[in-house]
Amino acid sequence: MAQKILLINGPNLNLLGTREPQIYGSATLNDVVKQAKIQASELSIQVEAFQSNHEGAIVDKIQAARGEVDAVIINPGAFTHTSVAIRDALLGVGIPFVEIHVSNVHAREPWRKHSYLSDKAQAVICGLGVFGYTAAIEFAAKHMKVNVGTS
Ligand SMILES: O=C(O)[C@@H]1C=C(O)[C@@H](O)[C@H](O)C1
Repeated sequence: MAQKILLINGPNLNLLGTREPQIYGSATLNDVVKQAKIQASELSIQVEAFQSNHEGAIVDKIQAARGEVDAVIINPGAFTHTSVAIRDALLGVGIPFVEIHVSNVHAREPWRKHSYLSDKAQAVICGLGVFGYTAAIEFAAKHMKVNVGTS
């Protein structure tokens, strides 16, 4: 049976493509999700995509994923820098996760350098643009107990 990855995008990532393109590029969130699903399907992995501008909705989604997915790939958006609740939810359900940022957060405002998730992430990807999502799925498939190619 195809293994499953939950792809979570946080606040304002629904604006990808039109939001500060000099920082985030021109690809839309739909482009990202479409590419992720194609890539994952070639690895016999299912991707469920979720986006919310609301912290509690992201927490609820993470909690509901317990026992349902093998890995989480999360771009928490601004909640990266603020959310103990999302950290606690990820630790609470015990699902391994990859943290991703489209931009290089370490080359931006100082307060973007801190993440409430990074020390618990299997990997942190930032600054690769939307290719970071491709890298995250490849990493998850190879290193996060997602059984690739099994039926
Ligand atoms: O680069 C990104 O994908 C992250 C996206 C956001 O919305 C910002 O609040 C983060 O600071 C960076």
